[in-house]
This record gives sequence, C-alpha cells and structure tokens, in this order.
Amino acid sequence: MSQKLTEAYPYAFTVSYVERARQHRWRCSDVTFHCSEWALCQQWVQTIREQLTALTSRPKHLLVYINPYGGKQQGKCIYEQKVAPLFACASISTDVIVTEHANHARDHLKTEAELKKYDGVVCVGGDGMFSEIVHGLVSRTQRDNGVDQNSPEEKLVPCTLRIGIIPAGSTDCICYATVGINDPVTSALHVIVGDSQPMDVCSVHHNNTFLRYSVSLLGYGFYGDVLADSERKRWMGPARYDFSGFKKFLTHHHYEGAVSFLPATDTLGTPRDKTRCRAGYVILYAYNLLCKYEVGWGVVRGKFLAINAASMSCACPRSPKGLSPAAHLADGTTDLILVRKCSRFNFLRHLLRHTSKDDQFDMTFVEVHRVRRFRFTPRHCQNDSELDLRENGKQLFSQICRDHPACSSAYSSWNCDGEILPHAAIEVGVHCQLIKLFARGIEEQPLFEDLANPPCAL
Ligand SMILES: Nc1ncnc2c1ncn2[C@@H]1O[C@H](COP(=O)(O)OP(=O)(O)OP(=O)(O)O)[C@@H](O)[C@H]1O
Ligand SMILES: CCCCCCCCCCCCC/C=C/[C@@H](O)[C@H](CO)NC(=O)CCCCC
Ligand SMILES: [Ca+2]
Repeated sequence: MSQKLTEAYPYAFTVSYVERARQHRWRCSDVTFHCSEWALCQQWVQTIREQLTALTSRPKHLLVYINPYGGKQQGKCIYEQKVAPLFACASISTDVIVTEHANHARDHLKTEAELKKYDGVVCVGGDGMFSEIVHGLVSRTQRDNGVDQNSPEEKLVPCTLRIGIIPAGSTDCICYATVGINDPVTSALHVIVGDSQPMDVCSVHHNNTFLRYSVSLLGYGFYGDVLADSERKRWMGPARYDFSGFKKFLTHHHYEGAVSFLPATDTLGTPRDKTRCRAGYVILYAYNLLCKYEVGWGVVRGKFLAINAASMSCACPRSPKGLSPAAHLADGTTDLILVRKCSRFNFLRHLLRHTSKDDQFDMTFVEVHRVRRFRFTPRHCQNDSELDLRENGKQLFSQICRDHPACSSAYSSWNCDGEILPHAAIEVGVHCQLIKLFARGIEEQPLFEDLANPPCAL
C-alpha cells in the first residue's frame, strides 16, 4: 500500500481464510483490511470475532497425541512446524502428548484422559496410531455407558468427540480416503473449520471375545502375510510394504476356509457401482427398515489368495481409488472381497488394477459382496479343540507350516488396520457411524471453483 493510502487508512486488521488449491489441498491465506478510523476497525474485528464464536462446530480445546516413530519419524516436526501455528492462529488451545510407547495414547484415552475438557482428539501419525485413538475412545465410551464389548451382537454407543488425523504414517489411508490427500496443513484446516464426517467401525470377535476394531482393511492371506513380513522390517520405513509385497506376491500362498456373510441387500448400492463416496453423501440410515429386506447368510468355501473386508475405499497414494473404490465411509456396510486361488499372472493383473482405472473385480476368480456381518473359519480349525491346540503352543508348527510351500493351505494372519490379529477364525460386525472425524469426505472438484466454494475465515 502506498504511503499516501496508509496515512488515509492508518488502522488495519487481517483475516486468515482457507483457500482451495490443487488435488484437494487446502491452504491458509491472509487478507488485510485498512480503515480510516480506529472505532470502525474495532467494530469490524469484534463483529468477525462474534461471528466466529457463534460457530459452535469449531473446536476450541483439543487433546493432541503425537507418535514420534510413525512413517518417516517426522510426526513431532510436522506438528510443531505446520500444525501448531495454525491452531494458535485459530485460537485453539491444545494439550499435547508425545507418546512414549505403543498403546500409550490408547490407554491414556481409555482410563485417564479428562475427556470433558476437550472438543476433539487429534492424532499425529499413521493408520496404526489412528487405530489406537479409536480403540481408546470407543472402549472408554462403552465402559462409561455400561456396554459389554465382548458380545458380538451388542449395539455400541457412538463416540461424541471428533478425531482429527494429521498424516505422518506410512499408508495413511484413513486420512487419504476422508480428505482426498495426505497433507498435514489441509488436515489441520479441516479441524479448525470444525468439519464432521461420520465413519463406520467393524468389531472383530473370536469365540465371543472381543479382539479389535477396524475402520479400513481386514485382510487375510496376501495383506495379512505382507503385514506380518513387513513388521520385521520397520527399519525400512514405508518402503517395507513394497519389499514385503513383492516377496509375498512371489510366495503366492493360498489358504482354505469358509466365509459366511450377511449381505446388505437394500438400496445402498453395490461394490461394483461407478459412483464414489464423496463429500455431502448422506445415508438415510434406517436399520430396522433395512433389516426387513436382508436375505439370509451366504457361504463361500474354497481356496483363497486373499480375503479382504474394506469398510471404506482404502484409497491411499499406493492405490488412489483403493481396495474397494465404491465403498462408503458411513453406510453400515463393509465390502467383502474374495480372491480365489489363481495363477501368479492373474493375481498380478488383479493387483495392478488397483493402480489403474480398470475394474479389479471384473475377473472370474474375484467376487465381492456388500455385507453387514461376516465370519471366517479356516479349514484346519473347524472345531474348538483344534483351535485350542493351535492357540496353546502350536504356533511353532503353524509358523513352519506357513513358511513351507507344501503347507500353503494352513493359516495366514488377519491384517486389521495394520495390526496382526492372534486368531484366524473371526466374526465381524459393522457398527454404522460409530465415530466422527474432523473431515468432510472427498470433495468433487467443482467446475467453477471460486463460485461454488466461497472462502471460509479462520
Ligand atoms: N512412542 C511410540 N513408540 C513406539 N511405537 C509407538 C509409539 N507411539 C505409537 N506407537 C505405535 O506405532 C505404530 C505405528 O504407528 P503409525 O501408524 O503412526 O505409523 P506407520 O505404521 O508407519 O503408518 P501406517 O499405520 O499408516 O502404515 C502404531 O501401531 C502405534 O501403536
Ligand atoms: C505388484 C504391484 C502391486 C500393486 C498393489 C497395490 C495395491 C495396494 C492396495 C493398498 C491397500 C491399502 C489398505 C490399507 C491398509 C491399512 O489399514 C494398513 C495400515 O496402514 N496398511 C497396510 O496393511 C499396508 C498394506 C500395503 C500393501 C502393499
Ligand atoms: Ca462402509
């Protein structure tokens, strides 16, 4: 501004606002207004402050957990340099905990954290860290409401606090599939403007005992084996998945068992739809009504290279459309993908389709069902005594078997959002919209961006 104008308008205030950039990125920009009178300037500032305070969906006090060892071990630095200044600018106060060991955040949330003080929880890390936060919050909510997590049929009580994800992990598929990009600044801005995106959570049980929750992928066979192998190579960072993925592709193990499932046979769409879950997609959820149209359980037996359940698309930079491109974030269903034993060449074609526009389900050895519940029983443990044998000290045999090509129909492990489950026989149920994120789903890129998306002040 020229000196002449500065003299005429000596009072000024600056408004920070969100601006959309390329590929779902959000950025913070500033605009400074100049006034001729101090009183007018004050009036503007006060009115803007009042308008912002009236926005009750915006968080004012947040509990932040940082995993300093996730992904490329940049969590602390990402938070301090990119996120904390934005929270400060938006007058959000924070209590920050840098975790000291695995499950630190989960246990703190479950038992100690004074949740009433906060408007939300922020997780700086990857899918594994997010899973800790989900376990802490969901378990705390059930305990506070006297709900028994061990009963597979129990209706769980939804969590009230929203969760923000600042991506700093290796896959970060939950952030990618709910925001459209893994970018700490974009995610921080979604927290600041107080977005809210409900999300389904699967509960996993074994013999009426609760094992874990899952929000993204439950994978047996290929993805279980990749995870088990990659955990021993954490030192490689995110590249461990490429290494183990290649190794397990070559190993080409298949596993025998039975999958039974309760299909969601209503108007919720199918996994083969061309439409995608996008911001603003509203589920008119009426479970009792929908139940009337449920048909009975289906069963599929056979030899599988992979059994995957995707409760959301599982889109990530490795696979921008995800494991199940048409899956919805908050519809109370999971897409059950069964990849039967086939040649290495065909399995490679199937895998490569996750990275292109081609349909990975359009193959004779792949079937996909949208389901509300499912069970898996591996062939070699179809009764309890066999199961007990396995679990009471027979892991060594199972490991030898798993590593030996001739025994390729023995057990794999379940990859549950990046954690290995201790049992192969599991029962899974989807809990519709059990948690909420500070996100809004992936936005359609509008034709005329400026008109469709007016800026939003911090
Ligand atoms: N202070 C800590 N020390 C060691 N492990 C931790 C600590 N805090 C959290 N963890 C554990 O680290 C694991 C991995 O973390 P995180 O999910 O952040 O990164 P990642 O595995 O690299 O990414 P992704 O899950 O996206 O693949 C989590 O399972 C979490 O329980
Ligand atoms: C030969 C070319 C092959 C190309 C194949 C591309 C297919 C990629 C699909 C990626 C699906 C990721 C699903 C997300 C799972 C997360 O809950 C979990 C925790 O972060 N990540 C993994 O298990 C990490 C799993 C990584 C597997 C590679
Ligand atoms: Ca879903």
